[in-house]
Amino acid sequence: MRMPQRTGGHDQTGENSVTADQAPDPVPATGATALPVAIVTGFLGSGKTTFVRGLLDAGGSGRTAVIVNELGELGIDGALLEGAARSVIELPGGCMCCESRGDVGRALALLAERASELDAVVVETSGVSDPLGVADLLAHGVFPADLRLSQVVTVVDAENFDRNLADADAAYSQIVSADLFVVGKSDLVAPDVVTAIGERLAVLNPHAAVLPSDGGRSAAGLLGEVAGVPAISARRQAVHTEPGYDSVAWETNREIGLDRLLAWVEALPPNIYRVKALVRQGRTDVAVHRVGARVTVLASAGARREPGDGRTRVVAIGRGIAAESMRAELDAMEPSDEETA
Ligand SMILES: Nc1nc2c(ncn2[C@@H]2O[C@H](COP(=O)(O)OP(=O)(O)OP(=O)(O)O)[C@@H](O)[C@H]2O)c(=O)[nH]1
Repeated sequence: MRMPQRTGGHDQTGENSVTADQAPDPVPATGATALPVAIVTGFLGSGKTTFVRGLLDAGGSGRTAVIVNELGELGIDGALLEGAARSVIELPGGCMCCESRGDVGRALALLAERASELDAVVVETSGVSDPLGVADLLAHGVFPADLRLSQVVTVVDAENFDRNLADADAAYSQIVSADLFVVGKSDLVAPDVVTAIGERLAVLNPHAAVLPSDGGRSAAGLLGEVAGVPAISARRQAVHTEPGYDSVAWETNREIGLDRLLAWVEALPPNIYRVKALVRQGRTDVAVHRVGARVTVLASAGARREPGDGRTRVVAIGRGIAAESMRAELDAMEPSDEETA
């Protein structure tokens, strides 16, 4: 089945960018009753959703709501967080620091009305968002009595740290905006690489502490606390200067072969930096990820369903995507009527 391609990628007009003059004032630490909002950011595929899932599982109160923003037109991360949060609001189809900024404002307003049911809100940005855009909503007092920015947690990808910084301004913005760092995928690199990343982070943003890789336990304890030195409020510079990322979203209600999809994902050219898919296999979903050259397959934590229920969703993100041929290749994986009969 065909889905429209999301075009345009990141905002390049500068219309929504924050410049020195427009940058927010230091984030006010409003009353203790205000609902803390933590922003979790990090480049495409760095491990944000994995970290948020760990943080929710470690927090255990069931009183955290999550807003999750994805560049792709079809939401996938919400399904991966299923069951762990009090509620999950998905904002697919655009970046929350530009195209989807109004949506995140509305989602935050909705949660502010339910503040008595919640201890904290986690906002997971898309991989190419500048977290300043979201912090700006809070810092400019849109919901001053109800919500306050607590922490900006930036997940950096240990395996792709240099590549991401070299390739994308967003990766740099996310680092200099952090109050806390999590070094994701440290298990995939040598210990001296993790040490070197820590040293680079300390130079790029000396305000922020590096959290231990303990599956979100340390971060869960910090969710409600307002960062001592909000690095985000110290930053004064323009954002959105990089070329856009495009995404293609495709879905089907037919069961496609996992091996065939995996072979396709592995053969994609390097300009397709990120792929995520939820692939229906019988009564369960299998999550397929590609970040750079690495492909992983995980059983989804989502609910089991009736056979035939649920759709397979595939999102690919990159630069200069050949959308039509990509869709044709995915269409060709759908079994025919005779095969499904
Ligand atoms: N080995 C290892 N894999 C990880 C770790 N964190 C994340 N991953 C894997 O990295 C891939 C991407 O993880 P996600 O948590 O979906 O990344 P994300 O930042 O939410 O991705 P986007 O929302 O697309 O930007 C998945 O295959 C994860 O299993 C980690 O600490 N170690």
